[in-house]
Amino acid sequence: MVIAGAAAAPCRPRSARYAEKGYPSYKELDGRRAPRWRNDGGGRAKNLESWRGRKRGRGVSAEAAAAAAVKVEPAILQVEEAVAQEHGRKRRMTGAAPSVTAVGKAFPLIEDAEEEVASTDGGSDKRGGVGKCWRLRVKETLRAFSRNYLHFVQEEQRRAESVRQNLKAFKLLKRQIPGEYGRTMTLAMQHVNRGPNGSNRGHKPKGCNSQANGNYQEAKRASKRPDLKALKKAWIEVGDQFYSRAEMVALGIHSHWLKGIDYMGTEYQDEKGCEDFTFPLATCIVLSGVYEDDLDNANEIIYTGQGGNNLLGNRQQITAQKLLCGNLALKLPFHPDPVDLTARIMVNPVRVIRGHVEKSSYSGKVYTYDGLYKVVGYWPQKGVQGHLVFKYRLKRLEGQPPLTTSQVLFTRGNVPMPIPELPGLVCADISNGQENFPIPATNLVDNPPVPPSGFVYSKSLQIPEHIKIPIDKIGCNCSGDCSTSEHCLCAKRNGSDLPYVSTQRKDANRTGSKHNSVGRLVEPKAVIYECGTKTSQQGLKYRLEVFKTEAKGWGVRTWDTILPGALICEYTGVLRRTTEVEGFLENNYIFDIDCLQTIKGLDGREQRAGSELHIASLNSEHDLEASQAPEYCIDAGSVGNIARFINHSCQPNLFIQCVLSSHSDVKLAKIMLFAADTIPPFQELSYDYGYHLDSVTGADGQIVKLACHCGTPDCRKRLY
Ligand SMILES: C[S@@+](CC[C@H](N)C(=O)[O-])C[C@H]1O[C@@H](n2cnc3c(N)ncnc32)[C@H](O)[C@@H]1O
Repeated sequence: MVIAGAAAAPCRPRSARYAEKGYPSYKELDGRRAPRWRNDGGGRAKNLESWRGRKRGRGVSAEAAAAAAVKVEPAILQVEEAVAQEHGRKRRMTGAAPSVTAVGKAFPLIEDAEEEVASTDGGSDKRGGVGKCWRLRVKETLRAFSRNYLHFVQEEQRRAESVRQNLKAFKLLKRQIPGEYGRTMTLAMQHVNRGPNGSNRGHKPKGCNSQANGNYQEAKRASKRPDLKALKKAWIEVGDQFYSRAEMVALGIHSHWLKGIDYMGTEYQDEKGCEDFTFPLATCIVLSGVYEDDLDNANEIIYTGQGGNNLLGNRQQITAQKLLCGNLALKLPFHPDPVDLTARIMVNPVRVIRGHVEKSSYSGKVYTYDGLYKVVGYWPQKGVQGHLVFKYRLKRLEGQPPLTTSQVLFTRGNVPMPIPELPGLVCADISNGQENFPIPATNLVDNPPVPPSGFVYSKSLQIPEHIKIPIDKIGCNCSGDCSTSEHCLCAKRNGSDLPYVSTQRKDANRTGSKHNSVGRLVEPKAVIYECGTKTSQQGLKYRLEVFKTEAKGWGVRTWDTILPGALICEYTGVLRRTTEVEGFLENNYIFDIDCLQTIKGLDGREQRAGSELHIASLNSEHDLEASQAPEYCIDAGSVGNIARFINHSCQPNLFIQCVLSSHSDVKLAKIMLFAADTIPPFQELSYDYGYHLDSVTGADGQIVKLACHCGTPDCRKRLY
């Protein structure tokens, strides 16, 4: 389709693009020629190394970050201690207590929050050399969690499927061979369905119950892992969302799987920095509408203590609550120590998390952090069911950002809006019916609003006649879902990982409700093998919108919650030899296919996770020495799909993956975009373009610079 106002010819001259309102004007910055998107844009990259460096993964892997965090933790604490002393006030418990558990449990008071945020601005190195703000580390912890979580889901699905197959075979046999032999077979099948230690794995697939269990076990294990422990000092902001209790456990925001009140036990009493507090000390509560006695008036809450509730059944109160553990912890802050009335008791606020039903979340719920509340009253009373319950009145502390829970509901409740009613609609479907969903374009920035133009939408890669794609079918021969096959060739070649196999899951609590497909690839690999034509060619799985941003031109946002590991789309355009595009000075949409460099870890890039798995096999299959520089690129300047509109971010939520499908030539691999995180509705999609700073030179040989407007706390301030 040719977008209204678009020419089928190559894209508009850069000067015209930059004349658009709000577009970053390179000329305004330093008057030099604008660079091309590719590193040799607007001229050549300064050296071969940087020329190769387009779109390389620059982020540090979760493991590396975790390892770094473990190493520097004492330094982090020392720095925080010093800062606090400098400010002439008591250090908050979190940093002062050297215990990692304390780090995870406690949280900063509001005034500390400002200090923390200020110290993390721009990725400064005030964290003992980590060089990352806490929020980025929280993100990385969640990625590590997702990776493990999805492994469990996948394993459980395989196990459940094999039980299903066994049962099917057994039923068939039983029908064919009744009597004594059938009974023997029954016993044999029971054996098959038992776990290795004889535990009864059940005759019916456990489905999500087991997933939930796997999730919990993993979270429990994860929170005990030293690397995650160090990251447990999560920094959260009002409005942050989590997609399961397990995510909050992994981050140390709330360390209970089911209970509402998280608290620090009496073992913390003697820890440094804890002297002014009374233990047990409540740190966080979750409100998820489970207790019929709860009353939630946003800024004021009447919270019911924990215990005595039939949480897994009808959710009614069935016995009296006891003033122990969390209930005691929540009561203590406003009661002076009865033994030593002179003791100073610091009143500690608690974090409040509200849970809401959310179909698109893998747990069926989304949890929103609503800020700090203080317990202002406590009393025991008879609950709705006539049993003793403890009541707590909590008031939201002033001076915090406004509550977002209602906005969250609003956002989710209003997606999708009928496309014709979208504010600023300039095109109802830029794909002109090629994609599974229409992709509307909206423009609330320009006056008059203009649609994206200068390109023809193409869902698939265009291959010119002079480029021959080898056809040596390498995919698997699995019939049906590869995730259930033990012999999937693609999985074997991917180091037991299945590339973005889609599977439907059922939520145990909402019988029969189908959830979004679960992607499998949660971190980039050097290259992955696609399972036949079953995956990438299925088209878009999420509703996306192209929208005009204030400072980055067009961008892409999602209307649906996207789960980590989900395939977003392929980067399409016209396949070209890199030598062909040397003269294209006004093209921001050229993507080098640089898997070889990725595999070999050149340019000082991190070697992508899993690379070592492939190098051996790829060395034998491909002549890695044959080419150092990318030989081919994808030019989406005049022809392309939704991927051409996805902007760069220094803290992206997508990653790039080279994929081999119908052949094994890595120089001609497909370029796919996958979700790195859970991406909530209306969040902009982004990936790291991976430019090296000062790597782009203009035609005059001068270094050209482009300001980055991604707006993330760790922004490098320049794209290149
Ligand atoms: C592949 S295009 C992305 C889509 C583009 N925004 C558009 O309007 O079509 C790449 C160009 O978008 C702009 N861009 C992408 N990310 C940016 C960022 N973080 N800051 C500033 N400009 C950005 C730059 O001009 C870059 O050369």
